[in-house]
Parts: sequence; structure tokens; C-alpha cells
Amino acid sequence: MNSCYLFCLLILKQSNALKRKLQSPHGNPPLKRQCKPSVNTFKKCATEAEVREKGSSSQKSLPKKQLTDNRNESQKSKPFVKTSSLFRNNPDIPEIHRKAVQQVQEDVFTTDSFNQLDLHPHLISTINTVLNISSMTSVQKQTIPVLLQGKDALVRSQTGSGKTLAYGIPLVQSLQGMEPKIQRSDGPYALVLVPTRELALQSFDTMQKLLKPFAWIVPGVLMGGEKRKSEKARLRKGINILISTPGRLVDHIKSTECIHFRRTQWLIIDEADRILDLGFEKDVAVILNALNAERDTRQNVLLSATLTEGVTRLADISLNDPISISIADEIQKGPKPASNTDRQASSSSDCMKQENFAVPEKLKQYIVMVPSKLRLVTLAAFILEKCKFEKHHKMIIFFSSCEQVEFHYELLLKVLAGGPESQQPGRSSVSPGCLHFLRLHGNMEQEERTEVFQEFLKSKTGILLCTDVAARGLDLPQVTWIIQYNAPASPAEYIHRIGRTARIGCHGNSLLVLAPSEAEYVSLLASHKINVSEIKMEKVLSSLMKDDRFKLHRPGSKKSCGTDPQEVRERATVLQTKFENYIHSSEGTVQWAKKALQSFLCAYTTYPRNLKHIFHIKSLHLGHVAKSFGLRDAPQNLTALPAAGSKKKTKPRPKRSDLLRKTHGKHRLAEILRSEYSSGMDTGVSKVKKKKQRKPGNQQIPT
Ligand SMILES: Nc1ncnc2c1ncn2[C@@H]1O[C@H](COP(=O)(O)OP(=O)(O)OP(=O)(O)O)[C@@H](O)[C@H]1O
Repeated sequence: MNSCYLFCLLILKQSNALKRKLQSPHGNPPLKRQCKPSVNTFKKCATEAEVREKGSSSQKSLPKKQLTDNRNESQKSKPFVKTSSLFRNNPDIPEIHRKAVQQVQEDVFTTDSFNQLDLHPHLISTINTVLNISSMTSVQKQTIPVLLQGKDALVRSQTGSGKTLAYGIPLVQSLQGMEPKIQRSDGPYALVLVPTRELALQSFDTMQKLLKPFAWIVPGVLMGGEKRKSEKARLRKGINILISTPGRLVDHIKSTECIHFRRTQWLIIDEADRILDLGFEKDVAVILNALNAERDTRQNVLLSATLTEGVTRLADISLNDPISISIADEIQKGPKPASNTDRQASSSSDCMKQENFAVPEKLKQYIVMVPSKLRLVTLAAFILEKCKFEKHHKMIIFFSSCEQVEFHYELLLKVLAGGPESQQPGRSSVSPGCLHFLRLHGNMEQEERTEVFQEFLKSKTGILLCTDVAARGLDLPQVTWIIQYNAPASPAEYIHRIGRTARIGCHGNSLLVLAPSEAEYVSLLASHKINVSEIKMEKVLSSLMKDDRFKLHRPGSKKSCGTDPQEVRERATVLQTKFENYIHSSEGTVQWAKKALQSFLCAYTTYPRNLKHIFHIKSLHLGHVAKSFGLRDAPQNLTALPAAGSKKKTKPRPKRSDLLRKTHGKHRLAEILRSEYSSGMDTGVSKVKKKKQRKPGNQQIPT
């Protein structure tokens, strides 16, 4: 049993001992909270919510005792379902008092064309015709000349500003001109490290396009989940630009004889701050040792939208007198030069000290404050509003664990979209108004992961439920909404998640769902110069008025009118009842919901220490949180839950349970739970062959 699991159990016991009293968000003694006055205006019969499912409209409201009795009866005949009130005993939603901050902004585009650079004409025409790009972005204008001069660089610019081409173009320019001509069998001249498999595929795709006129240079991708044997065969044949996730590369360094870095002259680390996180640090050290052992000199490039001073530790071991390029900081440093785009790269790394990250100009950021009990219905209402009634939206929803992604995917599919028959696999678009759910997380088979990624990439609409595996680097066109159902662990991760929309000058929106006890997160974002506006939960829920599936049928009920708050609440309760009915339709689904809840609680314990005052498990009310997983009561028996993956009705997740068993220390656990950027082969690293002899004199980085 891992430490997190024990911790959760401890917390659950504590929560029970609190007898469901609500906890003050500020850590004061628990208080019985009152609902807002406006909530109290809701009539008792509705808040008691003796909600009948379809076909039971002839029944009248019953006293509470009778209701309970009826419910017991209903185990057989199911005439009634009681949903305890969603709208009572919720904590107050605090007012958000904060100063508006001036967000850091960058100019994405310049008017300069690629012709101004000293590039091979075929490369320029490929950029123009294959990639359909004519003018450089700011980061490209700053970075390409520096890299063409052979210098090392630290590059920071906002999400979706074209960093891939900022390193891709000079890389291809330099390799195509090499004499004697590069041969496939030479092996890697360049190594590109990226944190996830999908980003590896995407970068590979871009590289392939750039290399069209230079067919003798072979790019290749190594990533977890692929057959190791076929990767070995490809390595044997030769890969000149090797794109890989760190874990998978380490695996090959340790077990594949033919891999070598004799000619590796470029090291590019994309999403460098992410790759330097605790989870990857060891892998990167192994990789740098392997590179250093075979070659003394190399050109190194580190890129991210959120490069910070913390990255200088890697910079120290991997960079040689680097040039720092930070588009936003150049703007902040002083009065704008005559031409906005004419900024000079800085030779100091001072600008990386800045922890205020640029946000795309056309990105509108929102938060919604939702009491735990109402989270699920609010999410569902928001999805309906944007993807069913407004249409033409493409949405990504972030969760903090794979189990939650699987759980919400199935639940929303069954209850909101009307079952799997409404989802035709393989299609790239759906009819307007029809909800099309997809999911992506680290416990899926690679084949399916790639299929889903490709499908969402090509699709004009759709709702992708995912973990942070999709937070970094992915360029998914036309995404209009980013929902963060669980708050990210850092402002940097917030920036990357929202950065999946509003790319390269496009419009986009993001919504962060916070519990009232998490309200201070808004100030935390503001302290990093991130401005958010509030959307009221009631406004989100009012979209249920457009969907008569959630209308409460009862004798004498009047015609629905506009956004009557009482009816909105009734409908929210009907929807919640549908969720609960689905969950309580079998013991298997109840266990499944408990597991998802448990994984949420586990993930909640992994927020870093500096955020514990905002995200402390003690401020969660277990019974209320349970409701957002469709459970009618706070689970009393989480201890009795089967081991992950062993229950028939629950989703088998052997990899995850393996990972959890192999987890040592909270940081590693946090890594797995929050991000799961694993190579897919990470548990197999132990079958390691000793790597070749290191060159004497080369610096060895401790692993
Ligand atoms: N000069 C350009 N003009 C127009 N579009 C461009 C240009 N350069 C790149 N793009 C396009 O912009 C999109 C985003 O580029 P890219 O994925 O490289 O951004 P990024 O800065 O790496 O983002 P992230 O920080 O999220 O990884 C891609 O679709 C790319 O094709």
C-alpha cells in the first residue's frame, strides 16, 4: 500500500469524524455553513429534490421518512430516486477581490519574411508552400540567426508562437549543408528531447515536412508504447534527427547496442522546464552522460513558454555560453524600440528570472467557483452550452488523474451524449449538436492514444478529456475552450494548459473550475500577472433550461420560462439524479466511482507545499466531493476497495498499479499522478546493459 493511499484513508477517517461538518477555507474550525440567501429562496419541495425519473410523474412529494422507505422499496421497482439536495449546506462562494494586473504580452508576428535569412532556397520554398508560412514570428526572428551562428540558446516565448520552427529551420539548414553529405548510416546528428509521445509525433511530423527537399536526411522518433524491436531496427538502419521522449531514449541507451552519438552535434530540449522536473532529471543526466562520452562539442538549445531560473541548473551542465531569448522580457525591459519586432537577444540569462509568463493576447480566461456537490452538473451544463447549443466548439478538459479521465469519459458519454452508439469511432467530425467525447491519458495503449490524438487533431469539434499528457506543446488547431476541472499544480502548468488554445494569434477561451475553498488560487495567478474573470455558476447551470431531457415532470408544472432559478436547480437535480442512477445501477459502477474519487483525493494530496494553503485535503468535504462522482453518500469503506485493476467491472489499469507499487517518495508519486509523461517502458529500465566505456576526462553527471 503506498503512502498516498494510506494518507487518503487517514483523511477519509478524519472526514467521517467531522460528521460532515464543513471546513472553513482558511483552516479555521469547521463551521456549519449557510447557503447564500438567493439559494434559500428555492422552494423546499424542490431542494428536497424528490426527483422522479421519467414516467413517475403521478407521484406527489412525500415526507422525508416515507421517501426513505420508498427508496428502500425502490431497490426492486425503482419508482423513485431520491437525490439529496444539491443546493443546501454548500459553503458560501467568496467574492473575489483582486486588483487587475497587467498581463505579460508578446507580439507573435513580424512582417519579416524567411527570404531575409540566409537559408537554402528549397528550404524557403518548403516553408512557404508545404507549411504555408510566409513571415516569421518574433521568436523565429530572434532565434534562427542565433542558432545559424552555431550558438547555444535558451528560448522563451509564449505558447503557440512557433518555437518548433525556431529550432527546426536552423537545424535543417545546418544539416543539409554538411559536407560530406549526411548518410543515413551516420546515425544521429541531432537529438530532440520532448516530454510526451504525442509531442514527439508532432515534432517528427514538422521535421519530416521541413526535410522534404533534403530526402537524404532521415528523421526518426522513439517513444514509449511502440515495439522496442522495431525501434531497434530503425536505429540500426540509421536516424539522423532523433526525436524522443527521455525515458524511452534512456531505455535504448541502456539496452540497444547500436545506438551511438558519435556525430551528435545538436541537442534540443523542448519544454525544457518540464523535462527538468524531478521525474525526468535522472533520465536527462543519463542522456547527457551518453552524449558527453562520445563528443566534446555540441550546440544546445532549451525552449519553453515557461523557462525560469530553475532551468539554469540544466543550463549549467548542458549549455555553453548561451544566448537568452525571451520575447516578453525584451518588451518589459524598457521603452519599445522603434520597431517592435527589432528586439535584440540578450546574452545574459537574467530575463529567465522572470516568473511572469506571457499569455496569448486573444485568450480570454475565466474561472467558475463551484461547491463540490455541484461540480459534475456544472461541468455537464458547460459542455452542453458550448458543444451542444452554441456548437462549433472544440474543447479540452484537463483532469488530475487517468482514473478521473476514464470515469468522466464513460459517465458523460452515457448520461450526456446518450451512450456509445452516438460516438462512431474513427470519424473525424460529428454532426452539429451531437456531443463527441474522446479521451487521452497515460494508461491507454499507444495505438489508441495515437488514434485519438490524430482524430482530435483533424476534428473541427469534439471534447477531449485528458490528463496533463496533453498539456505541453500539442498544436491542436481550432480548439476554442480549455477547461481545467482540476486546478494545475503550478502557474507554469496553467500557462501550458491554456496554451492549447489561442495559438499563433487565434482567439480562444479557458475556464478554471475552483471550489470555494480554493478561491485564493485566483490571487496566486494574479501574482504571476495572470488575469481571470469570473463566470457565475448559476449562469453556467442555466444552460440546462435549453435541454428538456432535464425538465422535472410533475403534475401541474408550468411551462418553462427563461432562466427561472428554481427550475434551473430542479433541472440540475434531475441531471445529478441521472448521474447517480447510472453510478448506482450496479456494484461495479459504484466501485468504479469510488476508485475515481480515491484517485482524485490522492492527486489532491500531491499539490506542492507552497499551495497547500489553497489545496489541502482537509478543506474537502468528503460527502460533497463524493456527489461529484455520482455517489450518493460519502464512501465509508474505501479501505475495502480492490487493488487497482483487479476488479472485473472496473477498468483494468495494470500499468498504473505497477507504477504505484514502484513509487518511492512523494515527488515521484506526484509526478506519476499529475503528469504521467512516462515513456511507457519506464518500469523496464532495470534490465539494463552497461553502456559503453565513457571517454576519460568527460564530465559525468550523477544519475
Ligand atoms: N511564422 C509562422 N507563421 C504562421 N504560423 C506559424 C509560423 N510558425 C509556426 N506557425 C504555426 O504556429 C503553430 C504553433 O507553433 P508551435 O507548435 O511551434 O508553437 P510553440 O511555440 O512551440 O507552442 P508551445 O509552447 O505550446 O509548444 C503551428 O501550427 C505552426 O505551424
